[in-house]
Amino acid sequence: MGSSELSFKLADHPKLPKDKILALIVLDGWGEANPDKYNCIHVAETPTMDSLKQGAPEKWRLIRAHGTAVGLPSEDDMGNSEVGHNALGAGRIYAQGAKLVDKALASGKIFEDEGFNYIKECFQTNTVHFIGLLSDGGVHSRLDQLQLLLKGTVERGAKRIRVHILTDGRDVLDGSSIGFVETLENDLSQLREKGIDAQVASGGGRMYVTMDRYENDWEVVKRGWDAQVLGEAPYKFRNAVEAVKKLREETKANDQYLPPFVIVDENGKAVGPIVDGDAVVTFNFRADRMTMLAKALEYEKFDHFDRVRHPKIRYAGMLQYDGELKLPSHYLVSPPEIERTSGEYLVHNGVRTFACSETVKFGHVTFFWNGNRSGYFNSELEEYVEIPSDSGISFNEQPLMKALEIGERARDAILSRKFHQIRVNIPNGDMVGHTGDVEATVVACKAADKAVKMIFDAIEQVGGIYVVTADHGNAEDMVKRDKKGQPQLDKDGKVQILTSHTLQPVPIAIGGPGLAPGVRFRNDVPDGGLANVAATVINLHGYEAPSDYEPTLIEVADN
Ligand SMILES: O=C(O)[C@H](O)COP(=O)(O)O
Ligand SMILES: [Mn+2]
Ligand SMILES: [Mn+2]
Repeated sequence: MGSSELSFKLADHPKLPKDKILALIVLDGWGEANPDKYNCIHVAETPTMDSLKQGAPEKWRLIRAHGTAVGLPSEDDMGNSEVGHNALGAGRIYAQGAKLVDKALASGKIFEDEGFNYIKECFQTNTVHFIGLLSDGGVHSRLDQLQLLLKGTVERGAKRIRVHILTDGRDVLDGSSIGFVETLENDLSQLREKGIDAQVASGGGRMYVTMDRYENDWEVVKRGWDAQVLGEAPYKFRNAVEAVKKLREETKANDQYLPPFVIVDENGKAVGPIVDGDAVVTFNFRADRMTMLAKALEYEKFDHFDRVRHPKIRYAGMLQYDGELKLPSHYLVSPPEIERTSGEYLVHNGVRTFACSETVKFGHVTFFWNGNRSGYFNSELEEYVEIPSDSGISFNEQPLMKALEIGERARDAILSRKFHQIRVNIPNGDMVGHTGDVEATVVACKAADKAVKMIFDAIEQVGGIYVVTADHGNAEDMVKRDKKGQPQLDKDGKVQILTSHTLQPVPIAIGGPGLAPGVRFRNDVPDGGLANVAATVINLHGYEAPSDYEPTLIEVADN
């Protein structure tokens, strides 16, 4: 046995057997909330998930999935897939991107490190471009961080600044983009008063422009590239507030799907294409939806679309988005160093794993799960299956998504008896929840429940175990609420639909014929969160969890 096997060797669990087949199901965006008509999980027919509640408190309970429980700056931060799957897979709570950037900005260290010094070289002679999601959602980026970054950049000599905005409406209310753009425009005009040539240069809605993920649809990135780099877009405006207002009115698109636009000068010329010698910062801290653009900006060899021009720039990410690919090679803040994840322990102990989701969530159960690491730990013991997602649609048009296909692949993997752990992410509650379409989200929840049933049936056949949980809330509450919990109305008296995640806890349930007698949830981990799941699962595979993992949620009662 090599030294790495030795250090990863887990002690046998004193009471739980090995070699059981365990299905680990993550329902994306499936929180627990009061039943009412905006709780799509409650409204939907979800007999399988409903029946699990009867097992409370020994086989069903709630766990925390937001704020400090997943390494975010405050309890006002809703959970998200990145931090949720990181915590689920790593079994410990790491300070996440949002928090690391806050710290680096507060101490000023961000301006002293390698990444900033690298881009600073261009400040005297060239333009500094900032590209990213403009909102205070705190999932991919935060406006206040951009503001501090702009301030620090100007203080350190930048003369010409261009901001390429991506409007949100997904982690924040739809329609809120106008306010964020106004704030930014105001900041930029103050810079102009100080003699800095600072302007918004281009924009577009995040889901239609730039922020695709896991290579689902390169057209999305191309639309952004054309506007940001080439200065070409179907819509041209003199300022960004007007752009967002007019495009919302005229095209009826919501903030998430605004078409690409460029800002032009009095001669109709784009004010901020990216050219040789410029600096570029992508100010999102979260990786999944920046990686594709990072590749387009950084890679010499690139064939996903015709870039027309590949400018020689100094490019830095807010964080390094992929540690394996070292992408991008320059970055302003070091990402969390998540190591010794449960997946890595399990392969070193011979546990065979099958992981599956559809494209839009595939990286969640693999890359995020494994601590933002691409690829296999051990390709002989692991198999990862990606089911292609539909592209070019908003998922309220296809609320079933690939739930049943994921269920089928998981079922087949279970029945093959080739794997000990079958891990899936079922995306419907989250992806359809983000569209704000309540009816479609109800259909989505029903489909997710069916997929769970399909997996349970297979577990039943092989005498296995299941663990069902979620990464954060979304579909269980589709309306913005006032402090009393009542739906909030907009100025026209309409309820304000919530497209974002929530602050709600998520359920976790254990069961199946293979669950050893006496296994039940402990009652001495009342604040348990997503990070407690890894130790729980390791126990159910028949091992003691590493001692620095968050405590297991289960105990084995003597019968
Ligand atoms: O990227 C997204 O789709 C949303 O901002 C967050 O959703 P996720 O955290 O569930 O991916
Ligand atoms: Mn999620
Ligand atoms: Mn989501």
